[in-house]
Parts: sequence; structure tokens; C-alpha cells
Amino acid sequence: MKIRGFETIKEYQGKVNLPVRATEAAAGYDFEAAETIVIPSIWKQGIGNVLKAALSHEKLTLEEKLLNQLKPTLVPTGIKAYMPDNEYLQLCNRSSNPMKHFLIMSNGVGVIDSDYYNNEKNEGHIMFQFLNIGLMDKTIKQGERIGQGIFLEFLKADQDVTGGKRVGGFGSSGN
Ligand SMILES: O=c1ccn([C@H]2C[C@H](O)[C@@H](COP(=O)(O)OP(=O)(O)OP(=O)(O)O)O2)c(=O)[nH]1
Ligand SMILES: [Mg+2]
Repeated sequence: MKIRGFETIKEYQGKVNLPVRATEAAAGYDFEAAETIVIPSIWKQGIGNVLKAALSHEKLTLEEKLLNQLKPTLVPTGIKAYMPDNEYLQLCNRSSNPMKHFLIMSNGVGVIDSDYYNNEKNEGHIMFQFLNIGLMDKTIKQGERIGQGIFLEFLKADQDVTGGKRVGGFGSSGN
């Protein structure tokens, strides 16, 4: 019987490992990067963008030119997760990521809702979003462990109201 677990996204069949817990008592399932990807240093990205904006001839204010220039990088995992509808999967950073690689999760923790699984937009593809606060760009290699996912239960309020069915992720339910 299926209760909660992981499956591979179609596009990544045969290319990624399902998450595993590193030790017998580990709470988190470790996720690997599905692709080799560069997380640019925010400082290099920032200074580069200030220079680009200063030198560009577009008729915009500097503020407009700089808007949306520092973006977190989405790291694909090639994994989707299914679970009962009173549970979610909490994505957390690895403790070693900031210390060794200056990588922080830009959203603090990630919340993977049960209705994200197999959604029509991206099949429920789980992504980690990172900012690199180090001075150098960081390359994450395919197969490198990037973060962990913990299954948790949540409670509902007496005044529980919902907006209906999920169609995607990352802002799909509106502003
Ligand atoms: O780090 C994350 C955070 C979220 N998600 C996916 C799963 C989650 O179910 C969906 C929506 O996340 P959330 O509700 O936190 O973001 P939102 O900005 O409110 O988007 P939406 O409007 O789609 O709910 O995006 C990830 O893959 N990684
Ligand atoms: Mg949401």
C-alpha cells in the first residue's frame, strides 16, 4: 500500500537516485542534484548587474534596471513526493552547506504540499532554491547531496478555508 514516498520525474528516469536517510536515526531524506548547475555568488552577480545597469542606455531609472536582478537558483532534484493530504514534506538545508559552500536556502525552508504531486504544470518536480553568499561561484555536481526532506503532519484551523485545487508551484496560486 502506498502511503508516503518518492518517485522519479519522467524526464529523469534512470538518471537520479531516490532520496535516502544517511543514518538509522536521520530525520531527513537526502536529495541529490539532478543536474550539474552553477550557483552564482550574489556579490559577483550584484556588482556585475550594477555595472550593467549603469552602462545600459535603456530609458529606465537605476532602480528599475536593478529590479529582479538577484535571483535564487533553482536546483532540480528529478524527484516528486506523495503523501497523505494532512502531511507535507519540509525541505531543509544541509548544515554543512552554508559552512562549506556558502549556500543558503532563499526561502528558509521549503514546503512541498501533498497536492503538488503530479500537478499538471511540472509533475510535482521538487526544486531547492539557493543563494550563494560566498565570494566565488559554486558548481554543484549532478549526484551531489544538496538538502534534505522531512515528512511532517500539520493541523487545520476551525475557520479552515481553501482556494481550491493546485495547478502548479512557485506562485501558481497567485500573488
Ligand atoms: O523550496 C520549494 C518550495 C516549494 N516548492 C514547490 C512545492 C510546493 O507545493 C509548491 C508551492 O510552494 P509554496 O506554497 O511554498 O509557494 P507559493 O509561492 O505560495 O506558490 P503557490 O502559489 O504555487 O502555492 O512549490 C518546491 O519545489 N521547492
Ligand atoms: Mg502557496
